[in-house]
Amino acid sequence: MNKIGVIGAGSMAEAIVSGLIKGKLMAPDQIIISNRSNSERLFELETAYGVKVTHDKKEVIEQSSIILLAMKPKDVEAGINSIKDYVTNQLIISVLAGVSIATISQIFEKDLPVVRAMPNTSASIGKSATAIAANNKVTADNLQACKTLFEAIGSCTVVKEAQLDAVTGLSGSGPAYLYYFVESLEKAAEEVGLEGQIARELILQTIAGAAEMLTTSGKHASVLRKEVTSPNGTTEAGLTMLKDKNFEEAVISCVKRATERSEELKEMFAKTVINTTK
Ligand SMILES: NC(=O)C1=CN([C@@H]2O[C@H](COP(=O)(O)OP(=O)(O)OC[C@H]3O[C@@H](n4cnc5c(N)ncnc54)[C@H](O)[C@@H]3O)[C@@H](O)[C@H]2O)C=CC1
Ligand SMILES: O=C(O)[C@@H]1CCC=N1
Repeated sequence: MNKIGVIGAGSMAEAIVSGLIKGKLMAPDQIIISNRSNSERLFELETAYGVKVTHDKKEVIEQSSIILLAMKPKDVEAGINSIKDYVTNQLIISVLAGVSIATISQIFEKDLPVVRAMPNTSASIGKSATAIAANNKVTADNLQACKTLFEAIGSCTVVKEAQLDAVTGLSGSGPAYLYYFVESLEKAAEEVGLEGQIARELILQTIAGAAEMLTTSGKHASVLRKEVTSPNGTTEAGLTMLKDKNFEEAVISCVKRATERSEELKEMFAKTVINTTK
């Protein structure tokens, strides 16, 4: 029976585990979770999902055919070092932002099959936009299994590893951009005289409706935008302000800078690992 061993028991691990169980992709007893030291957190996950939990890393690895790395990037070395002696040829899946497959393999000191994934926080409600990339040790069957696994928490696209920084800058960080946009709309609503709850309802339904139009109408965003925009009307007046304030340029700079930051972090982790494994 395929079992998944999860190293790291934070919010991303919980989102994936709950998706796997809710989507009936795995039974709770096929999932075994470990973290650094927080027993209370492990007990919480055991109680909520019926999964196995343990501090014994050897037990996690020996029971698992897939190992999910879900600690923070800064903890990657300590995390991998605590399991590497027990790893034989299991499939490694990492959700760590900005940690390359090469860096992961270097810490393991083994050429293992590694899949890097970039989900986003909407994984917790089964709506993540995830992209995955694999090294050449990953079989087509294993890649498909990973795709299915991430489809339990939303959508999943296979990309080249070199594209994962861009994915991180676009959809990994993306929910935060949209939340920031909503915060701005809330401030704007207040300034035009719409109080809290009323504004919130209008904003959320507008976003949900627009998202559904984008996914179901088959029309490009620019076409949908033009359908809202009457000549000399209110939308045109509003959009003119966004153009005047360089909205498009700000958004492009935002995604580019986040992508660049992902590249920087990747370099930084790679250098740290080279220095400590020398
Ligand atoms: N938050 C986000 O939007 C996204 C996060 N990610 C990635 O997901 C990963 C996890 O993020 P969160 O769940 O938000 O973090 P978190 O801080 O909630 O959880 C991290 C977990 O790792 C455990 N841990 C730390 N050191 C460990 C060690 N040496 N051995 C075993 N476990 C250890 C901690 O005990 C904790 O349970 C990060 O690497 C992040 O880059 C990926 C995509 C999006
Ligand atoms: O901000 C970050 O670095 C992580 C990666 C994608 C979302 N959160």
